[in-house]
Amino acid sequence: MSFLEKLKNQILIADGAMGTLLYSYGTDCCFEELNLSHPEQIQHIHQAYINAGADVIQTNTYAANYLKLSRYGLEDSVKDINSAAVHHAKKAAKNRAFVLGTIGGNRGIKPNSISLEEIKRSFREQLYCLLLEEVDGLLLETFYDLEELETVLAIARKETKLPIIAQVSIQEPGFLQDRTPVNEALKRLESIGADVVGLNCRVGPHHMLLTLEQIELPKQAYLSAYPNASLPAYTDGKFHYDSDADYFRRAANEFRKQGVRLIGGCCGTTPEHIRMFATELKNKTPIKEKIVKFTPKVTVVEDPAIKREHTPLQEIVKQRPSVIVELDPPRKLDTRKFFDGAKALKEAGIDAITLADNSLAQVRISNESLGYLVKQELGIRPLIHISCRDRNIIGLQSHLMGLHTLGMHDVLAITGDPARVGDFPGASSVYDVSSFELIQMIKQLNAGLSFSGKDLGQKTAFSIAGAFNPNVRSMEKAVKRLEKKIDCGADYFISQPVFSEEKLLEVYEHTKHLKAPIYIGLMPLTSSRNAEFLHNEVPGIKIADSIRERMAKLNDQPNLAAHEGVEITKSLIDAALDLFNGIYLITPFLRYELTLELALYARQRVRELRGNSHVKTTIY
Ligand SMILES: Cc1cc2nc3c(=O)[nH]c(=O)nc-3n(C[C@H](O)[C@H](O)[C@H](O)COP(=O)(O)OP(=O)(O)OC[C@H]3O[C@@H](n4cnc5c(N)ncnc54)[C@H](O)[C@@H]3O)c2cc1C
Ligand code: MET
Ligand SMILES: [Zn+2]
Repeated sequence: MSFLEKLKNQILIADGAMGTLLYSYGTDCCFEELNLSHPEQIQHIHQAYINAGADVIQTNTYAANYLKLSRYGLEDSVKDINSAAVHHAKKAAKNRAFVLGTIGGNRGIKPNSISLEEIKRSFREQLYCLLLEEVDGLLLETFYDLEELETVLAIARKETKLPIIAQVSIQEPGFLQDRTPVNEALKRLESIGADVVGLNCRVGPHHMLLTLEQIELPKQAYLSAYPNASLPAYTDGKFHYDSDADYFRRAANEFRKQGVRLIGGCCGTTPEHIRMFATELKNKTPIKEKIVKFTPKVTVVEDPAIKREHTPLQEIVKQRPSVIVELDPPRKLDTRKFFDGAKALKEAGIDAITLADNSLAQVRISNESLGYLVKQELGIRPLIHISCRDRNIIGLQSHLMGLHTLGMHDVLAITGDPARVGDFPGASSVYDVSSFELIQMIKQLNAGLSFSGKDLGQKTAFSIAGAFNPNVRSMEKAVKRLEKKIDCGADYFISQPVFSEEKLLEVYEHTKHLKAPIYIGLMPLTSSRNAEFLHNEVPGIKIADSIRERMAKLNDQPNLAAHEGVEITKSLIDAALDLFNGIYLITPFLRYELTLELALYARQRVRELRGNSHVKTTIY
């Protein structure tokens, strides 16, 4: 009888994990390569699952595509590895078990991390290898991304009449990470032609059953479930699963009640777990009817208590001139000068103070703490820079949720200067994500969803700035990055300082088509040495020769040099206000008296220009 004929009237037992079992034996390399170098070990595992009662086993080919094998330099071995894997599974099965050719998903939590074109190429190659070896069916498993699974399933369905099992993985009971209800996802997979649809990996029996309660019995297809043993534990530098196989025995009947007909195990499961499923369910008749729990509606609400206090900066700057000032958290613990500066700048009428996130990878007091204090104590709008360097995805999201809770809604999303440039050159730069993905993450929080698609119950209200470095060889490339940041969700941009009128004009010409406004960066130079350091040593900063010459002339007179720096910036403000509404003043070395003078100057100039009537509104 064929695999699908059997499933018509009975529950079939599938095998359990391959990867985590190999890992538990001390193997920590490319598991699929073992098909070539350690065939006896793979056959032994297949054998153990069959002895435990598995009617169906899967080839050791979960990651045997060129995208994943390339991590080990094995991208040219796709055919050899897949052929060997089918050979081992068949040898162990000896026609006592069906052999499914396994193909795993590629996309993880990051949206569109691998293009569909690349995925299709890689999938086709592996698919043909498995079909050539005459497997009994295909197991498409561990797909977090429905778009990816729908795409490869359609290809497989076109290429073969063999049974296809299509399985998604969930982050949260009931939903995929793009918030598609699992019930709907499985219906879509069935309509593309999957013979069996279901779930595997990521969660254990508890969360898988919670999800299955929301899933209707498919009309044509059958239902499958391959739960993990438990959550992994980490001890003495190794992951392991503590789950007691008897827990699976007790859970087995619950799976049957939910209509599961093909039941196996995923990460952390062993032949013992499969033996328990087999003891309880082997050859049992499947249920034919079930009552489905209603899929809960997404309950995202906007909490009226956490509404934004301010109009978003991108809206302000589209309507009128606006000045924001970077005043960085101190590098030492004395904060008096910082607060004096913040107070003075507020009185000058600026729209926000921006606080860097350990810029140049130098340690400073946390910008979140000082941002909160200036907001609470001085009534200033803080704009918090967030770099991807110091926090992983978990830390970034928790930081953002904290900012939301504290009522700080203005952020600048940056990749961040690498640790190598700063105080601790040996420190790790995390970079789980780049500024593009950070912007996407924040946008998703604004929709009430976590980065992994979990319902947050509330929407955040972040206004998202992206960084713009115009001091690069190719302005076209820099502007392409801005366009990409807009596609990711950036609302406006803040630039590195610009030090010539020509550059201001160049930036204007290259960016005037963008729908997101720009705060153009201006920074007063404090001395010739400061100018030379910035020009020659700081990434992203270039100063016109004429300006460096002006500063060089006052090399021995610090007060006059600082005054000259302010005068240069004033003339740049004049030029900038003709082209941009947004001015971003950067305070050097906490010398706020310099940016204060410039902020007051900018306000004065706006008033004069308004008198001349070509400034759009009169608020500032
Ligand atoms: C307004 C502003 C505020 C900043 N605040 C901070 C801060 O608080 N903390 C901090 O650590 N850093 C800060 N930086 C520095 C910033 O992290 C780096 O300048 C970064 O290289 C550029 O911005 P990003 O992080 O968004 O990089 P992205 O645009 O994400 O670029 C990432 C990588 O690509 C490179 N790259 C960017 N543009 C180009 C191009 N045109 N051609 C080739 N390669 C390119 C970059 O060098 C970088 O390695 C700030 C920069 C700006 C403009
Ligand atoms: N079925 C594969 C294995 O057990 C993949 C598990 S999900 C990462 O190794
Ligand atoms: Zn798994």
